[in-house]
Amino acid sequence: MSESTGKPVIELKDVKVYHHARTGGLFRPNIVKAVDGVDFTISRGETVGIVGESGCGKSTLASVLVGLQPPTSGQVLFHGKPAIKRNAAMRKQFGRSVSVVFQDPATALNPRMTIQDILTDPLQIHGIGNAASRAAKVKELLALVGLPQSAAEVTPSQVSGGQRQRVAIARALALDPDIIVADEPTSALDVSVRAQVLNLLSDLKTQLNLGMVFISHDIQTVRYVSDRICVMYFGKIVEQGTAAQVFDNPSNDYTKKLLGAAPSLLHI
Ligand SMILES: Nc1ncnc2c1ncn2[C@@H]1O[C@H](COP(=O)(O)OP(=O)(O)OP(=O)(O)O)[C@@H](O)[C@H]1O
Repeated sequence: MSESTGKPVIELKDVKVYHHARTGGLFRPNIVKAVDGVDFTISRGETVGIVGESGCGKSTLASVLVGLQPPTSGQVLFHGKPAIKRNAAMRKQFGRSVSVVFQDPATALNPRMTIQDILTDPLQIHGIGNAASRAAKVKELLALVGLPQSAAEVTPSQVSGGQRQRVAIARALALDPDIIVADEPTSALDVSVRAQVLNLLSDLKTQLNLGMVFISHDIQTVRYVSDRICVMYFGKIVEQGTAAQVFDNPSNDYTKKLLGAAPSLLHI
């Protein structure tokens, strides 16, 4: 797998996201430390896997990375500059540079829009190109994710689950981002197509020199795609290193437990 290239696109420094607990009480904390002092970087050309059990803070961390969730404290740097109080121009640049692929394409894609319109939408929102260049971009995106050109004419419900996730990936690529944050991108898919979608993400990362943050509860899936792995536990990154380091020589007890409990690739 390729090495990281250049400086971080996004850098988190001691980021904390605390919520008021939905159900506090005498023996339950009133504050949920969803993310609790995380340092993290992502650069173009690298895939960083984030793994941990349900509730450890992975999705909250993803929300911070894509700018949807402001941290309670800590710094989010975008190309080395604070991204929290960013102005409209920076917000736009951030929106183009960092995109997201969610777990379930059935809910992430508008069921009433054609795939052509879904892929044109981000270009229109950002005022990119004209009708002809947008149409050409849609063709290019469909080819990039291995969908037939005829897919443009139909709605998401008229293609398979795996194809829907390809549409979501194409949409995430529409603005030529630097970074894609993929939050459990294969968990909602049929087991038979998970490997294809993982391979597609891996190939795209190499072909386009993307930075990819790959989030999953499944350590074997994370290993399959990641150059570097961060293990999360109760809001903290308790271990990080290359896939080989984390798998062959885990130093943290929780990582050892995760590895011990990991049955088989792509089948969870
Ligand atoms: N808005 C909120 N209000 C209160 N608690 C929240 C809120 N959002 C998340 N949490 C809590 O923060 C913790 C981390 O949640 P998060 O969804 O980030 O974990 P996760 O690792 O992505 O889990 P999953 O894989 O189940 O989605 C959980 O205990 C969750 O209940």
